[in-house]
Amino acid sequence: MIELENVSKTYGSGDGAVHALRKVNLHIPKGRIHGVIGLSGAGKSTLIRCVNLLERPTDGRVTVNGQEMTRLSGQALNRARHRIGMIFQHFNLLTTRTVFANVALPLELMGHRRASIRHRVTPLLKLVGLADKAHQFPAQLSGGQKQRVAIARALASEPAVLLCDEATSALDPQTTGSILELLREINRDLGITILLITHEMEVVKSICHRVGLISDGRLVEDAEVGDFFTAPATQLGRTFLNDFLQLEPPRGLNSRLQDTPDAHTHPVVRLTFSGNAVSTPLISRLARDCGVDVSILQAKVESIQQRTLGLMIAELMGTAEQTGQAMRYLESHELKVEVLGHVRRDD
Ligand SMILES: Nc1ncnc2c1ncn2[C@@H]1O[C@H](COP(=O)(O)OP(=O)(O)OP(=O)(O)O)[C@@H](O)[C@H]1O
Repeated sequence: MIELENVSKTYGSGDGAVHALRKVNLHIPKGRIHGVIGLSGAGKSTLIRCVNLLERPTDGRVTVNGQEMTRLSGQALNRARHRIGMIFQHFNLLTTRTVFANVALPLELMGHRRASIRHRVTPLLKLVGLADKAHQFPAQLSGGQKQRVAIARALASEPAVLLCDEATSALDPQTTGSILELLREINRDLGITILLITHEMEVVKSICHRVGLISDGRLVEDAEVGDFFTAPATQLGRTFLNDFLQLEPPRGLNSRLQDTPDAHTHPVVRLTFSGNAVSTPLISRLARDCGVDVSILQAKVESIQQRTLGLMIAELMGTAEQTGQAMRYLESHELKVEVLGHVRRDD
Protein backbone atom coordinates (compact mmCIF):
# COMPACT_ATOMS: atom_id res chain seq x y z
CA MET A 1 0.00 0.00 0.00
CA ILE A 2 2.83 2.40 0.97
CA GLU A 3 6.31 1.42 -0.15
CA LEU A 4 9.48 3.42 0.30
CA GLU A 5 12.56 1.97 -1.37
CA ASN A 6 15.98 3.47 -0.61
CA VAL A 7 14.44 6.90 -0.16
CA SER A 8 16.93 9.69 0.54
CA LYS A 9 16.31 13.40 0.88
CA THR A 10 19.05 16.00 1.03
CA TYR A 11 18.27 19.68 1.56
CA GLY A 12 20.84 22.08 0.10
CA SER A 13 24.21 21.04 -1.22
CA GLY A 14 27.95 21.16 -0.54
CA ASP A 15 29.03 22.03 3.00
CA GLY A 16 25.52 23.17 3.92
CA ALA A 17 23.81 19.92 2.81
CA VAL A 18 21.39 18.38 5.33
CA HIS A 19 20.80 14.65 4.87
CA ALA A 20 17.25 14.49 6.24
CA LEU A 21 16.58 10.92 5.01
CA ARG A 22 19.20 8.28 4.23
CA LYS A 23 18.16 5.21 2.24
CA VAL A 24 14.89 4.60 4.08
CA ASN A 25 13.02 1.38 3.29
CA LEU A 26 9.50 1.05 4.62
CA HIS A 27 6.62 -1.24 3.69
CA ILE A 28 3.13 -0.59 5.06
CA PRO A 29 0.48 -3.12 3.98
CA LYS A 30 -3.14 -2.11 3.37
CA GLY A 31 -5.27 -1.53 6.46
CA ARG A 32 -2.43 -1.05 8.93
CA ILE A 33 -1.70 1.83 11.28
CA HIS A 34 2.02 2.51 11.16
CA GLY A 35 3.71 5.02 13.44
CA VAL A 36 7.08 6.67 12.98
CA ILE A 37 8.72 8.10 16.05
CA GLY A 38 11.95 10.01 16.54
CA LEU A 39 13.61 12.97 18.19
CA SER A 40 13.20 16.50 16.88
CA GLY A 41 15.07 16.94 13.59
CA ALA A 42 15.37 13.18 12.99
CA GLY A 43 13.52 13.37 9.67
CA LYS A 44 9.91 12.44 10.54
CA SER A 45 8.19 15.32 8.74
CA THR A 46 10.42 14.88 5.72
CA LEU A 47 9.54 11.19 5.63
CA ILE A 48 5.77 11.69 5.71
CA ARG A 49 5.94 14.55 3.19
CA CYS A 50 7.90 12.32 0.81
CA VAL A 51 4.95 9.89 0.73
CA ASN A 52 2.64 12.35 -1.07
CA LEU A 53 5.59 14.15 -2.64
CA LEU A 54 5.05 17.43 -0.79
CA GLU A 55 8.82 16.87 -0.65
CA ARG A 56 10.34 15.16 -3.65
CA PRO A 57 12.97 12.59 -2.58
CA THR A 58 16.49 13.20 -3.85
CA ASP A 59 16.80 9.49 -4.48
CA GLY A 60 14.74 6.29 -4.24
CA ARG A 61 11.23 5.23 -5.06
CA VAL A 62 7.86 5.92 -3.37
CA THR A 63 4.84 3.79 -4.33
CA VAL A 64 1.34 4.41 -2.90
CA ASN A 65 -1.81 2.49 -3.88
CA GLY A 66 0.27 0.69 -6.52
CA GLN A 67 1.29 3.95 -8.19
CA GLU A 68 4.89 5.03 -8.31
CA MET A 69 4.56 8.57 -6.99
CA THR A 70 8.18 9.47 -7.74
CA ARG A 71 7.48 9.08 -11.48
CA LEU A 72 4.51 11.43 -11.45
CA SER A 73 4.25 15.17 -11.88
CA GLY A 74 1.66 17.80 -12.79
CA GLN A 75 -1.95 16.61 -13.19
CA ALA A 76 -1.10 12.93 -12.73
CA LEU A 77 0.53 13.69 -9.37
CA ASN A 78 -2.47 15.78 -8.30
CA ARG A 79 -4.83 12.93 -9.17
CA ALA A 80 -2.73 10.43 -7.22
CA ARG A 81 -2.74 12.80 -4.23
CA HIS A 82 -6.55 12.66 -4.11
CA ARG A 83 -6.18 9.09 -2.83
CA ILE A 84 -3.88 10.30 -0.02
CA GLY A 85 -5.43 12.41 2.75
CA MET A 86 -3.31 14.38 5.18
CA ILE A 87 -3.86 16.06 8.54
CA PHE A 88 -1.49 18.41 10.37
CA GLN A 89 -0.59 19.48 13.90
CA HIS A 90 -2.15 22.93 13.45
CA PHE A 91 -5.16 21.73 11.43
CA ASN A 92 -4.58 24.15 8.46
CA LEU A 93 -8.25 25.13 8.14
CA LEU A 94 -9.38 28.15 6.13
CA THR A 95 -10.62 30.63 8.75
CA THR A 96 -13.01 32.45 6.40
CA ARG A 97 -14.85 29.27 5.42
CA THR A 98 -17.46 27.47 7.49
CA VAL A 99 -16.91 23.92 8.71
CA PHE A 100 -19.03 22.65 5.80
CA ALA A 101 -17.12 24.74 3.26
CA ASN A 102 -13.74 23.58 4.61
CA VAL A 103 -14.72 19.94 4.15
CA ALA A 104 -16.21 20.72 0.74
CA LEU A 105 -13.06 22.42 -0.55
CA PRO A 106 -11.23 19.37 -2.00
CA LEU A 107 -14.44 18.32 -3.76
CA GLU A 108 -14.88 21.81 -5.23
CA LEU A 109 -11.30 21.69 -6.49
CA MET A 110 -12.00 18.32 -8.08
CA GLY A 111 -14.97 19.86 -9.92
CA HIS A 112 -17.83 18.13 -8.07
CA ARG A 113 -21.32 19.65 -8.37
CA ARG A 114 -23.13 21.15 -5.37
CA ALA A 115 -25.53 18.25 -4.88
CA SER A 116 -22.73 15.69 -4.96
CA ILE A 117 -20.69 17.80 -2.51
CA ARG A 118 -23.60 17.98 -0.06
CA HIS A 119 -24.18 14.25 -0.48
CA ARG A 120 -20.58 13.58 0.54
CA VAL A 121 -19.94 16.28 3.16
CA THR A 122 -23.06 15.74 5.30
CA PRO A 123 -22.26 12.11 6.24
CA LEU A 124 -18.60 13.01 6.80
CA LEU A 125 -19.56 15.67 9.34
CA LYS A 126 -21.75 13.08 11.01
CA LEU A 127 -18.88 10.57 11.01
CA VAL A 128 -16.57 12.99 12.85
CA GLY A 129 -19.34 14.07 15.25
CA LEU A 130 -19.80 17.62 13.96
CA ALA A 131 -23.17 17.45 12.19
CA ASP A 132 -24.43 20.36 14.33
CA LYS A 133 -21.40 22.58 13.59
CA ALA A 134 -21.68 22.73 9.78
CA HIS A 135 -22.30 26.48 9.68
CA GLN A 136 -19.80 27.54 12.33
CA PHE A 137 -16.35 28.95 11.59
CA PRO A 138 -13.06 27.44 12.78
CA ALA A 139 -12.56 30.22 15.36
CA GLN A 140 -15.75 29.02 17.10
CA LEU A 141 -14.36 25.48 17.57
CA SER A 142 -12.08 23.78 20.11
CA GLY A 143 -8.76 22.27 19.01
CA GLY A 144 -10.21 18.78 18.96
CA GLN A 145 -13.20 19.93 16.89
CA LYS A 146 -10.85 21.67 14.43
CA GLN A 147 -8.90 18.45 14.00
CA ARG A 148 -12.19 16.62 13.37
CA VAL A 149 -12.97 19.09 10.58
CA ALA A 150 -9.49 18.49 9.15
CA ILE A 151 -10.07 14.72 9.30
CA ALA A 152 -13.43 15.08 7.49
CA ARG A 153 -11.74 17.27 4.84
CA ALA A 154 -8.96 14.68 4.42
CA LEU A 155 -11.58 11.95 3.90
CA ALA A 156 -13.65 13.96 1.41
CA SER A 157 -11.82 12.65 -1.65
CA GLU A 158 -12.21 9.04 -0.41
CA PRO A 159 -8.51 8.38 0.14
CA ALA A 160 -7.05 4.92 0.63
CA VAL A 161 -4.28 6.35 2.81
CA LEU A 162 -4.30 8.95 5.59
CA LEU A 163 -1.07 10.71 6.60
CA CYS A 164 -1.06 12.24 10.08
CA ASP A 165 1.70 14.75 10.79
CA GLU A 166 1.85 15.17 14.60
CA ALA A 167 -1.96 15.30 14.49
CA THR A 168 -2.45 15.27 18.26
CA SER A 169 0.60 17.23 19.41
CA ALA A 170 -1.37 20.46 19.92
CA LEU A 171 -4.15 18.76 21.89
CA ASP A 172 -4.61 17.97 25.59
CA PRO A 173 -4.45 14.30 26.64
CA GLN A 174 -8.23 13.78 26.79
CA THR A 175 -8.83 15.34 23.36
CA THR A 176 -5.86 13.38 22.01
CA GLY A 177 -7.58 10.20 23.19
CA SER A 178 -10.82 11.06 21.38
CA ILE A 179 -9.01 11.94 18.12
CA LEU A 180 -7.01 8.68 18.29
CA GLU A 181 -10.26 6.80 18.84
CA LEU A 182 -11.70 8.47 15.72
CA LEU A 183 -8.61 7.50 13.70
CA ARG A 184 -8.93 3.93 14.94
CA GLU A 185 -12.58 3.83 13.80
CA ILE A 186 -11.66 5.24 10.39
CA ASN A 187 -8.99 2.58 10.00
CA ARG A 188 -11.29 -0.22 11.16
CA ASP A 189 -14.55 0.80 9.48
CA LEU A 190 -13.28 2.36 6.24
CA GLY A 191 -10.16 0.19 5.86
CA ILE A 192 -7.96 3.27 5.43
CA THR A 193 -4.22 2.70 5.86
CA ILE A 194 -2.71 5.24 8.27
CA LEU A 195 0.85 6.49 8.51
CA LEU A 196 1.40 8.80 11.44
CA ILE A 197 4.44 10.55 12.77
CA THR A 198 4.67 11.53 16.38
CA HIS A 199 7.13 12.13 19.17
CA GLU A 200 4.69 10.64 21.70
CA MET A 201 5.05 6.98 22.65
CA GLU A 202 1.52 7.12 24.10
CA VAL A 203 0.15 7.68 20.57
CA VAL A 204 2.11 4.70 19.25
CA LYS A 205 1.00 2.54 22.13
CA SER A 206 -2.67 3.53 21.75
CA ILE A 207 -3.32 2.93 18.07
CA CYS A 208 -0.35 1.72 16.02
CA HIS A 209 0.13 -1.84 14.83
CA ARG A 210 3.75 -1.28 13.88
CA VAL A 211 6.32 1.42 14.60
CA GLY A 212 9.48 2.73 12.99
CA LEU A 213 12.14 4.66 14.86
CA ILE A 214 14.03 7.26 12.87
CA SER A 215 17.36 8.72 13.94
CA ASP A 216 19.49 11.14 11.92
CA GLY A 217 17.55 10.29 8.75
CA ARG A 218 17.91 6.52 9.15
CA LEU A 219 15.16 4.07 10.02
CA VAL A 220 16.94 2.30 12.87
CA GLU A 221 14.02 0.16 14.07
CA ASP A 222 10.88 -1.16 12.40
CA ALA A 223 8.89 -3.56 14.56
CA GLU A 224 5.45 -4.68 15.69
CA VAL A 225 4.37 -2.40 18.54
CA GLY A 226 4.26 -5.25 21.09
CA ASP A 227 7.86 -6.21 20.20
CA PHE A 228 9.12 -2.62 20.25
CA PHE A 229 7.67 -1.98 23.70
CA THR A 230 8.94 -5.23 25.18
CA ALA A 231 12.38 -5.38 23.54
CA PRO A 232 13.55 -2.31 21.60
CA ALA A 233 16.57 -3.18 19.48
CA THR A 234 18.53 0.06 19.85
CA GLN A 235 19.76 2.25 22.69
CA LEU A 236 17.59 5.08 21.36
CA GLY A 237 14.55 2.77 21.41
CA ARG A 238 15.32 1.87 25.03
CA THR A 239 15.65 5.57 25.93
CA PHE A 240 12.22 6.29 24.38
CA LEU A 241 10.76 3.36 26.29
CA ASN A 242 12.31 4.29 29.63
CA ASP A 243 11.22 7.91 29.24
CA PHE A 244 7.71 6.73 28.46
CA LEU A 245 7.56 4.30 31.36
CA GLN A 246 9.43 6.75 33.60
CA LEU A 247 11.15 3.92 35.37
CA GLU A 248 14.40 5.45 36.48
CA PRO A 249 15.94 4.78 39.90
CA PRO A 250 14.45 6.98 42.65
CA ARG A 251 16.28 10.34 42.67
CA GLY A 252 17.87 9.81 46.09
CA LEU A 253 19.27 6.46 45.05
CA ASN A 254 21.02 7.73 41.92
CA SER A 255 23.57 9.73 43.91
CA ARG A 256 24.36 6.68 46.08
CA LEU A 257 24.94 4.29 43.17
CA GLN A 258 28.55 3.33 42.47
CA ASP A 259 29.77 1.67 39.28
CA THR A 260 31.96 -1.04 40.77
CA PRO A 261 30.90 -3.50 43.43
CA ASP A 262 32.88 -4.19 46.59
CA ALA A 263 32.45 -6.39 49.65
CA HIS A 264 29.92 -3.94 51.16
CA THR A 265 27.56 -3.36 48.21
CA HIS A 266 24.40 -4.85 46.70
CA PRO A 267 23.49 -4.64 43.01
CA VAL A 268 20.55 -2.47 41.92
CA VAL A 269 18.96 -3.94 38.81
CA ARG A 270 16.29 -2.99 36.28
CA LEU A 271 14.24 -6.02 35.29
CA THR A 272 12.12 -6.07 32.13
CA PHE A 273 9.77 -8.96 31.67
CA SER A 274 6.98 -9.90 29.33
CA GLY A 275 4.84 -12.88 28.42
CA ASN A 276 4.84 -15.80 30.86
CA ALA A 277 7.44 -14.21 33.11
CA VAL A 278 4.85 -11.63 34.24
CA SER A 279 2.69 -14.25 35.91
CA THR A 280 5.49 -16.39 37.34
CA PRO A 281 6.26 -15.76 41.04
CA LEU A 282 9.97 -15.22 40.32
CA ILE A 283 10.70 -12.84 43.18
CA SER A 284 9.60 -15.27 45.87
CA ARG A 285 11.61 -17.99 44.13
CA LEU A 286 14.72 -15.83 44.30
CA ALA A 287 14.43 -15.77 48.07
CA ARG A 288 13.72 -19.48 48.28
CA ASP A 289 16.12 -20.87 45.66
CA CYS A 290 18.99 -18.35 45.72
CA GLY A 291 18.76 -17.03 49.29
CA VAL A 292 18.49 -13.46 47.98
CA ASP A 293 16.19 -10.84 49.48
CA VAL A 294 14.63 -8.46 46.99
CA SER A 295 13.76 -4.89 47.84
CA ILE A 296 11.47 -3.48 45.14
CA LEU A 297 12.19 0.22 44.59
CA GLN A 298 9.84 0.84 41.64
CA ALA A 299 7.57 -1.32 39.51
CA LYS A 300 5.13 -0.92 36.66
CA VAL A 301 3.01 -3.20 34.49
CA GLU A 302 1.72 -2.05 31.08
CA SER A 303 -0.58 -3.80 28.67
CA ILE A 304 0.40 -3.20 25.04
CA GLN A 305 -1.51 -4.86 22.21
CA GLN A 306 -2.44 -7.94 24.21
CA ARG A 307 1.13 -8.19 25.50
CA THR A 308 1.97 -7.53 29.12
CA LEU A 309 5.16 -5.69 29.91
CA GLY A 310 6.56 -5.45 33.42
CA LEU A 311 9.38 -3.29 34.65
CA MET A 312 10.95 -3.24 38.04
CA ILE A 313 13.89 -1.59 39.74
CA ALA A 314 15.06 -3.67 42.67
CA GLU A 315 17.93 -4.09 45.07
CA LEU A 316 19.19 -7.67 45.36
CA MET A 317 20.50 -8.41 48.83
CA GLY A 318 22.83 -11.35 49.42
CA THR A 319 26.44 -12.37 48.93
CA ALA A 320 28.09 -11.70 45.55
CA GLU A 321 27.70 -15.37 44.74
CA GLN A 322 24.00 -15.39 45.67
CA THR A 323 23.13 -12.23 43.73
CA GLY A 324 25.10 -13.50 40.69
CA GLN A 325 23.14 -16.73 40.84
CA ALA A 326 19.87 -14.76 41.17
CA MET A 327 20.62 -12.71 38.04
CA ARG A 328 21.44 -15.85 36.04
CA TYR A 329 18.21 -17.40 37.31
CA LEU A 330 16.18 -14.38 36.15
CA GLU A 331 17.87 -14.34 32.74
CA SER A 332 17.15 -18.04 32.31
CA HIS A 333 13.45 -17.11 32.74
CA GLU A 334 13.70 -14.59 29.90
CA LEU A 335 13.88 -11.50 32.03
CA LYS A 336 16.17 -8.75 30.83
CA VAL A 337 18.49 -7.82 33.67
CA GLU A 338 20.41 -4.53 33.62
CA VAL A 339 22.70 -3.68 36.50
CA LEU A 340 22.22 0.04 37.18
CA GLY A 341 24.95 0.18 39.82
CA HIS A 342 25.77 -0.90 43.34
CA VAL A 343 24.65 0.54 46.64
CA ARG A 344 26.22 0.15 50.08
CA ARG A 345 24.52 -2.41 52.31
CA ASP A 346 24.21 -0.26 55.39
CA ASP A 347 22.77 2.74 53.48
N1 LIG B 1 13.14 22.89 3.83
C1 LIG B 1 14.26 22.55 4.49
N2 LIG B 1 15.45 23.08 4.14
C2 LIG B 1 16.59 22.72 4.79
N3 LIG B 1 16.63 21.83 5.80
C3 LIG B 1 15.48 21.27 6.19
C4 LIG B 1 14.23 21.59 5.56
N4 LIG B 1 13.24 20.88 6.15
C5 LIG B 1 13.85 20.14 7.12
N5 LIG B 1 15.18 20.38 7.12
C6 LIG B 1 16.19 19.73 8.01
O1 LIG B 1 16.07 18.33 7.82
C7 LIG B 1 16.24 17.65 9.07
C8 LIG B 1 15.00 16.81 9.32
O2 LIG B 1 13.90 17.68 9.54
P1 LIG B 1 12.41 17.17 9.81
O3 LIG B 1 11.54 18.38 9.90
O4 LIG B 1 12.07 16.16 8.80
O5 LIG B 1 12.59 16.48 11.24
P2 LIG B 1 11.45 16.07 12.29
O6 LIG B 1 11.88 14.75 12.85
O7 LIG B 1 10.11 16.15 11.68
O8 LIG B 1 11.62 17.20 13.39
P3 LIG B 1 10.50 17.86 14.36
O9 LIG B 1 9.99 16.75 15.25
O10 LIG B 1 11.27 18.88 15.13
O11 LIG B 1 9.44 18.45 13.49
C9 LIG B 1 16.49 18.71 10.11
O12 LIG B 1 17.88 18.83 10.29
C10 LIG B 1 15.91 19.96 9.49
O13 LIG B 1 16.58 21.11 9.96
